[in-house]
Amino acid sequence: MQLSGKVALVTGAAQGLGKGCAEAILERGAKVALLDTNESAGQETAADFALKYGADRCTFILCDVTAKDQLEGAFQKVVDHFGGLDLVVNNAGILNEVQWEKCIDVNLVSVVRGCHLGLRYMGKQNGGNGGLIINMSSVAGLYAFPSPVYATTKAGVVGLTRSLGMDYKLGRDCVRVNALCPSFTTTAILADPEVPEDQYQHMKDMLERGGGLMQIPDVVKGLAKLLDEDDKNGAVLEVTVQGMKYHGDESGPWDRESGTHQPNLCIA
Ligand SMILES: NC(=O)C1=CN([C@@H]2O[C@H](COP(=O)(O)OP(=O)(O)OC[C@H]3O[C@@H](n4cnc5c(N)ncnc54)[C@H](O)[C@@H]3O)[C@@H](O)[C@H]2O)C=CC1
Ligand SMILES: CC/C=C\CC(=O)/C=C/C=C\C=C\C=C\[C@@H](O)[C@@H](O)C/C=C\CCC(=O)O
Repeated sequence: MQLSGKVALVTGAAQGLGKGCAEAILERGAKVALLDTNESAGQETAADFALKYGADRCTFILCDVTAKDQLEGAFQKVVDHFGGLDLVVNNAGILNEVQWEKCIDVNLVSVVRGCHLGLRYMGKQNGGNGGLIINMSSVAGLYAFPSPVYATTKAGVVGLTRSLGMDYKLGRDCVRVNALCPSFTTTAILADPEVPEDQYQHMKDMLERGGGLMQIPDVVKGLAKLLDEDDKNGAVLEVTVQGMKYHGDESGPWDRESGTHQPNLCIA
């Protein structure tokens, strides 16, 4: 996707992977709205980006993605502020097995809502210009992971992405939907997962056996791949210390020849 002059919205963009994705999108020439509940970090990030990329190319919007009205309001603000919308990165996420309903709300319900809003504002059937949605899942959505609710939310994001990417509307919306599934990456989420002790110990073991930590730029390379590959729709990109690969292109029982992914019928 050519991003020069385009408009992006990134949730959970005050820090971590969301911030890294937002900066990569700015580097490619787009304008970016950073949504987050962390107002001080969000404002600081927006101020840094404004210095580097221009004050007219970045804005911070205080938004709790689990609050339906706030998320809807934020999408409207982005369109009002920048005059359109071309790219949505549904990135905000937490790991909290204790407040597990909140984990589902942040990691899955809000991503469903973010996809619906992306289709509402970018879908050609609704007067938009088409676009791209990238959902932040995790390797935990592909393989067993010792925090079951977190893993469920991330597997849900994979299913949502694949199914929206089937393009069952036959390309009329011209909005592609893809997912990124990183492994353990050094961000604040690692420092403070709210999980029982046995889950934490198991995670440490997995981290060691999986080859250790990635850094934010490693995951941003995955985002760049999804931005570059305009033929991908419903694709799920696994990003680990071992490298990147598309995951699970098997077709299922209904169409063993061609796979479930539809060709991208309409490149925005
Ligand atoms: N760091 C890792 O090892 C991995 C992270 N992920 C996923 O990447 C995404 C980003 O996480 P990280 O950057 O690692 O963590 P992080 O904790 O550094 O960043 C998460 C951001 O989301 C924001 N946020 C949390 N709840 C929110 C809400 N209700 N509304 C708006 N913003 C909210 C936080 O304020 C924070 O700025 C998450 O979806 C996470 O599950 C996926 C795989 C691996
Ligand atoms: C296979 C699962 C892939 C990704 C995991 C994921 O999506 C989210 C994980 C969130 C929290 C994990 C916490 C794990 C903590 C322990 O393993 C610690 O040993 C972490 C170690 C170092 C962190 C220090 C740092 O931030 O540099």
